[in-house]
Amino acid sequence: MDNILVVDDEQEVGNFLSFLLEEKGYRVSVAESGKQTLDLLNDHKFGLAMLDVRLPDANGLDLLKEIKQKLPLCKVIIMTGYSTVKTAVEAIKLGANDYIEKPFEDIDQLEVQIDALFNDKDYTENTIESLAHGVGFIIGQQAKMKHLVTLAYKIASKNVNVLIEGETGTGKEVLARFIHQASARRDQPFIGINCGALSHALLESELFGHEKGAFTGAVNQRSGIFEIASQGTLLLDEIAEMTPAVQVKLLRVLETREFMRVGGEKPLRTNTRILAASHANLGETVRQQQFREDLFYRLDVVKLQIPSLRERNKDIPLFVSYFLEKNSSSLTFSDEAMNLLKNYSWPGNVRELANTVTQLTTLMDGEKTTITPADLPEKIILGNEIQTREKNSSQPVQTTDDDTTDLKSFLNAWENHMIHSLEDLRNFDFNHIENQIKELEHRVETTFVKQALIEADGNRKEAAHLLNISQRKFRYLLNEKNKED
Ligand SMILES: Nc1ncnc2c1ncn2[C@@H]1O[C@H](COP(=O)(O)OP(=O)(O)OP(=O)(O)O)[C@@H](O)[C@H]1O
Repeated sequence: MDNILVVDDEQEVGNFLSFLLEEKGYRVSVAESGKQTLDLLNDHKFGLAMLDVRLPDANGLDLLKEIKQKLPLCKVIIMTGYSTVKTAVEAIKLGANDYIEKPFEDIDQLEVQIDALFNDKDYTENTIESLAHGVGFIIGQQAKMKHLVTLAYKIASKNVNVLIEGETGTGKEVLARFIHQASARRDQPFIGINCGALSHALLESELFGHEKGAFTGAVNQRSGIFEIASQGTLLLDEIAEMTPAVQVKLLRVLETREFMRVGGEKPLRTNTRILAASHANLGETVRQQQFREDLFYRLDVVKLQIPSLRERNKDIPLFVSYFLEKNSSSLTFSDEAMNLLKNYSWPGNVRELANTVTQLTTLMDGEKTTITPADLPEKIILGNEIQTREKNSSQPVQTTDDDTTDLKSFLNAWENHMIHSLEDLRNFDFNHIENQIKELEHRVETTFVKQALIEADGNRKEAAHLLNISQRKFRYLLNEKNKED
């Protein structure tokens, strides 16, 4: 169906698109308000709707939902100004196929976009899969990850900044490579830089370059990444670690596309696309006044939050096969061993899993073909023990027998787990450790509260007295923290 609906309250936009698209043989209807849109949707069918997100009488996102509900097959392109790009990204999450920025700068590109949508060439799972495969990025089967990658694919070709958040080892850098590969910049350099790993002076010089003699040791002039990758993509990893002075300079680049080499006086222009990554919640860092708010809003145009491996543990077998293949190994995992992998919390996420598989393939003796629980690292067995205990402790407690023994073995497993974490710091992030500490607190409190109740024959006042805490606090521990038996 070659009917197109254009929704825009600016008459010139409607006129321009009608002229452009009718010349190409499409039939165009124009609505200038939400009401007119709904009227047209009642009487006509459309193959494509081009929708402005700001209308005097309607919210573009509500109209999008209306269109998708009435005409599920109708493709939707959101039309947006720079200030509403975030809304356009929301619209894509809600099912819009693409967005374009107004004023239209590249009419040819606009025509290509429209034709592609009509011919169903916009994007397919296959394209995404093969691009991901090309950069060694396993998407997995979980809907959350599929949506995230589809969004990443759709915004890859736009010049918007992207903020990628996720725990350590979740694949922020691989996702950034995927975005670069899916963009028109794919033949230009992709450069990743870890803002936490370099001193202030070195980071500044890496990004902006320096003039000869700018500082001791600057014997030659040197170009920075903003020059070298002016047409490429820059991943600023661990952006929360960037010093305030470099943050100011970066903000200037984002606002004006201009920068100066260290020690230089001539402004240079750059077109580098910036992707930022952080394992910390950058918004939280802003609230704690450790990161500039204005820079945060510039970077956070599109946020891609990668889930932890725990949240996608169903994909663990897929990851394992991938890493086995990467190591050219023909080993397999027994069902029991695979279940242990699935139930482990993977604080170091995919990186930790990849390292574990590599270690197993190098350590296994040549005779063995199947990995069993006995071959797995101790941390995985201990981690599973803790998980099981966590699960049991969240169920209503029926008996109080053996509580002390239970606490003892929990403390043993907990202590071992902590020691392992400390010895394997690269694979741990502190959020996980903090959760484990909370769990410890919870377990210890539970045991004390239960024991006090037993000794006080169920009398809460007496039990509170035994623990030397107020009745109020005892009630809180019992009720609020779900410790009632
Ligand atoms: N989806 C994935 N598919 C394949 N490999 C992955 C995936 N996610 C992560 N990895 C692998 O895990 C390791 C860590 O990935 P990456 O460096 O992208 O994580 P990160 O989130 O950027 O980590 P950090 O926060 O420590 O910088 C790499 O070896 C990468 O290849």
